[in-house]
Amino acid sequence: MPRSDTATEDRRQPVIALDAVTVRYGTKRAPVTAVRDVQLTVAEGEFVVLVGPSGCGKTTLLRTVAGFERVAAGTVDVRERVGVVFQQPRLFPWRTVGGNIAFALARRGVPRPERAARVAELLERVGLPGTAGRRVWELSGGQQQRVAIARALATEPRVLLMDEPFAALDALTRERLQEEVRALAAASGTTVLFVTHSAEEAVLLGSRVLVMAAEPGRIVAELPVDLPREPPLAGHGLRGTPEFAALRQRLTETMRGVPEEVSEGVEAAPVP
Ligand SMILES: Nc1ncnc2c1ncn2[C@@H]1O[C@H](COP(=O)(O)OP(=O)(O)OP(=O)(O)O)[C@@H](O)[C@H]1O
Repeated sequence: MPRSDTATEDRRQPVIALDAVTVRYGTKRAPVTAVRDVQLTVAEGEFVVLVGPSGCGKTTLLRTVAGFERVAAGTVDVRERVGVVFQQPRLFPWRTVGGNIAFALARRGVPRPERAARVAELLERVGLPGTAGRRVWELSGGQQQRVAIARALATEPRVLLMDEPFAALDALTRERLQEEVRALAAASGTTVLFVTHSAEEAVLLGSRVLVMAAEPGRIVAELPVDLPREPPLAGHGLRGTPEFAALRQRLTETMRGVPEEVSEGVEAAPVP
């Protein structure tokens, strides 16, 4: 019987299924086991957040789901089209904002005459209307990251993989983009796998948080996040609630490796 990484049974169709996945870097003589024997299933429409200390294999797991890494053992089953957003926007500096997004549309096979309208619509969705003709280097870091998100959305992914996408941004821009991404995902039903170092960001965004540990990289605990998200408790409002504070605290303690202090209320379930 396959093992499960979830404490609660989720009957929705899994769109990501990693079974006993091990990824190694380095050479045969000096291998580095980045992640070992990882089980991960993500159901359609879930917003799953990976947290853990530096070097525990979060990026490696994300890259494995994206198909960028070859696994040394185990199987990777990703059923839907994937879009990726990295910590840095990684835009083409020689193209305009619209050109960057149109490039993704072209790769997706969108006919040229349709691209300008799609670019405008995508820029609208990420809060950058009318910027298609701007040069990438004229934009702020936060604006560039929005373009990167628009570019990822251009491929109409059903799964969005985000690797610390807001880490390099100022606090205000980060908060805005967190809310936008959460709202975009909720509205479109997109499945999201999101990497962060921040317990606050994890609880704010995730419907489920998976805690990883290093050496070797593995998932050691999971925390379901069941918070009211309807307005006025969406976004900033949610941060002010005692439930939010309690969950953030529990996650922080779990991340510090003190699971025995997480015994009241919502428990961080250890992963078998
Ligand atoms: N290209 C590579 N070659 C060799 N070792 C690598 C490579 N990429 C990652 N590693 C190693 O694999 C392990 C996991 O790295 P990974 O970047 O996945 O961790 P992470 O949790 O994302 O870290 P951070 O939070 O610092 O970004 C680390 O020990 C790292 O040094």
